[in-house]
Amino acid sequence: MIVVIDGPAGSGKSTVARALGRREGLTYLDTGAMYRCVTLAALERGVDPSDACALGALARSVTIAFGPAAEPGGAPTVLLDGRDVTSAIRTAEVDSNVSAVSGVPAVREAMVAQQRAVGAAGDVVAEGRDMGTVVFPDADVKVFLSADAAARARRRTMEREGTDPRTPGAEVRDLALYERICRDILARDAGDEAHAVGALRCADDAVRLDSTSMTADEVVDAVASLVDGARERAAAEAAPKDAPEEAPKAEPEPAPASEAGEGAGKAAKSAKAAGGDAPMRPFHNTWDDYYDHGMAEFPLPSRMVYSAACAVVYGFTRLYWPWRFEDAEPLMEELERRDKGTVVVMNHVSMVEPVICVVMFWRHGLRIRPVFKKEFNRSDLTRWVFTRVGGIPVDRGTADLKAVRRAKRAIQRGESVLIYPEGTRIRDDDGTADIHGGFALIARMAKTDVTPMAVVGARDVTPEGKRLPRPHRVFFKVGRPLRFGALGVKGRREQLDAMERRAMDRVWELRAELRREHPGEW
Ligand SMILES: Nc1ncnc2c1ncn2[C@@H]1O[C@H](COP(=O)(O)OP(=O)(O)OP(=O)(O)O)[C@@H](O)[C@H]1O
Ligand SMILES: Nc1ccn([C@H]2C[C@H](O)[C@@H](COP(=O)(O)O)O2)c(=O)n1
Repeated sequence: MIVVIDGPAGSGKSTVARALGRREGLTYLDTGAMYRCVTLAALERGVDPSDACALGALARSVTIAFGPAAEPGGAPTVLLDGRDVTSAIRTAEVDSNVSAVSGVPAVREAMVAQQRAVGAAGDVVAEGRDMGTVVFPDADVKVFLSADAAARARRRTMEREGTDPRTPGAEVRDLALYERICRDILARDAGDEAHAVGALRCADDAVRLDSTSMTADEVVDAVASLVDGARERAAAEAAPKDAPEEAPKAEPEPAPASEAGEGAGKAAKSAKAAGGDAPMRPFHNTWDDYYDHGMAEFPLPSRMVYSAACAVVYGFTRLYWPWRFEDAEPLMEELERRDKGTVVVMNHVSMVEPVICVVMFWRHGLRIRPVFKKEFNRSDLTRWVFTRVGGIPVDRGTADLKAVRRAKRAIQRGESVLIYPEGTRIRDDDGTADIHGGFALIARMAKTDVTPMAVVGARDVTPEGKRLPRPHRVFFKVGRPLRFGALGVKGRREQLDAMERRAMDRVWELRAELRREHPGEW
């Protein structure tokens, strides 16, 4: 696996590449440090920066190596001819000469050869300017990371001042330093873009990420999802073409529940025989057909009803239960980009929040399928509604493998699933609910992540003893998706347990944050 991250100075390449390397077990290659080493050697040995021939010879003669970081999570130690130059290559003097030195074609030729030698060993995350365009044009994942110059200068200034840019209200103290860094960054961008070879440029097939208003963790998460996607594509290509998706398991099959007589029963059997692949008919489908097919494959009349209903419900709920999702945009953007859905888990306080979740996803052109207890299917009316909104019934209290597999396939088609691990609506905080951990199994089987979400404000919409819901403000908060790879646990069972705990802890933390932000809302 070769992952490359290119981008201008200070956009966060090293920070993200280092964290990704740790998380995904990839060797981190800082190619900027290599050009800095050649620049330092030239300055120390008095080589004329305009003498391309001498610089080329110098680049071929030096030995550059990387050692372990001095502190956990820090930058690797950089060795120039065996000497530790980790700090010496980061001085202002090196900063102002490195762009010119790295523009010399003979210097680049020598460095590119060494970089490809590192890549040949595989499993590398390399960052620089020309990783995706020149050094590793066939990389599995290519990212072009940018941020506006003011944000980059602000981050670099705070780094020099020892301020954590994540601290609320943190600002640069030394404006003169900020302005100098800003000028240097802009000059370096211009120099790097003007190189005759290996210029700073976004590869045509790279994914562009603008980190101006993203935290470093969010960028790492976004790149990690691209890595997940690349791994899955590689696994799919390596698998024999006609291998079954998974070994068939003995599973008692209930008689097909027909909603339209015998014709529908036949359709159900044909769809089942093809593992849900046989197309749905415009009418006369079975309930199972809806559970087994992607929502995009639902018959046109159903899709039209769905869209019309979502539009009406959207308008109504915005007025009656003015709702707001906090921090939802990064998730929506990520889901719009990737081809796999996520497992959303949240606390359950009323029937209002699943409805709002469905319409919020719909507004983003996405689909989320609520997993609901099969007791709702006792009424044909609710059953009809639940099938049309993509609901997946689950037999609680049993290991309902059929529901797990349906949810897994939905996620693999790009739909998300909405699960309430508390199983039932929780009307007060005193009663402790048993957590149904099936969500972690679904996420693991679908090789996806779990997104924690919390809601407050909806608990009181239908007070105990009242039939009609009353208006109320409703607030949602969306957490970052949690990945199995980041749990730091090995072993299937251990991973499932850790994911259940981590996801639910996060749901409750998000709920506590919402309650703090909106006092009095439950
Ligand atoms: N998304 C982010 N939000 C806030 N600060 C960030 C973000 N990404 C990186 N930083 C901070 O910005 C500074 C510059 O990041 P980093 O050194 O990773 O950039 P770079 O692209 O590798 O720069 P260069 O090309 O100059 O080596 C660091 O202090 C880092 O902690
Ligand atoms: N692949 C690369 C990496 C770096 N450079 C140049 C451009 C920069 O000005 C300089 C230092 O890089 P940084 O440490 O800031 O990432 O090296 C390049 O031309 N090609």
